Amino acid sequence: MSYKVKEIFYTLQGEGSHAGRPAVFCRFASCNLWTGREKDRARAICSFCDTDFVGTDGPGGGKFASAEDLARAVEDAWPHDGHDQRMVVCTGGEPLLQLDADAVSALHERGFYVAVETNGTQIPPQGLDWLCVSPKIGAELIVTSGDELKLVYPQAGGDPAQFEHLEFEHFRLQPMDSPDRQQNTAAAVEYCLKHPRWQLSLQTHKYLGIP
Ligand SMILES: C[S@@+](CC[C@H](N)C(=O)[O-])C[C@H]1O[C@@H](n2cnc3c(N)ncnc32)[C@H](O)[C@@H]1O
Ligand SMILES: Nc1nc2[nH]cc(C(=O)O)c2c(=O)[nH]1
Ligand code: SF4
Ligand SMILES: [Mg+2]
Repeated sequence: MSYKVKEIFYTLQGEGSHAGRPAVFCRFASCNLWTGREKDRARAICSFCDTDFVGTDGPGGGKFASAEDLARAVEDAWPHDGHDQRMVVCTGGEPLLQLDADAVSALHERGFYVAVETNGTQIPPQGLDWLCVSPKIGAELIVTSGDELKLVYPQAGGDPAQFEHLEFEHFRLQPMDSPDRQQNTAAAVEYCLKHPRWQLSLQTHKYLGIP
């Protein structure tokens, strides 16, 4: 298996339960819910995406011919000696179009805790340490269990209650970033206060001005 990766970079996990934890981000190219081209955004299944995942031209990006090569590139982005606290967040684009058990094993061999951010439409490989599923209204959700369900809020037709029966440890609402971010954040805060099963996930990296 070869892998197409937009970018690989080291920063703090900005979102969800691991917010604040240093991690290498491996952003896989391509998504099944949007081409990534602005001209297609309005008719995409997922039309609010905040990410450029097209191509392999970002910092540390490229085409990796094997799981070993990919894991080596991730390791090169971890700026410390030793295996302590190593974490990689596999995201995209949709990482589960490409991330397979070989890649997870190769990352484990280098001491990484392997987290994934997925839209929940693809079967995850074995062996993941952390699975964060972010459902998209209009796309079939086939991943119905995991560590964290992180719903971008609000989404038309996306009542959080419809996800509460699923098998996740953590349920989080993440305000949709858009020109309405402030109102969306206020609405998410209000929802969490009324429904304490749900906790707020802020995109803290955007407030901090880091990648
Ligand atoms: C860019 S996506 C990549 C991973 C995967 N395709 C997914 O959708 O989960 C990473 C995270 O950003 C969230 N996200 C994307 N656009 C957003 C926006 N405009 N506001 C808030 N969160 C957003 C996604 O829901 C997901 O949790
Ligand atoms: N700092 C930081 N944290 C993140 N958590 C999830 C991200 C993503 O794009 O998947 C992301 C991201 O792009 N940057
Ligand atoms: S599913 Fe994820 S990567 Fe794909 S368009 Fe939506 S937010 Fe972006
Ligand atoms: Mg992001």
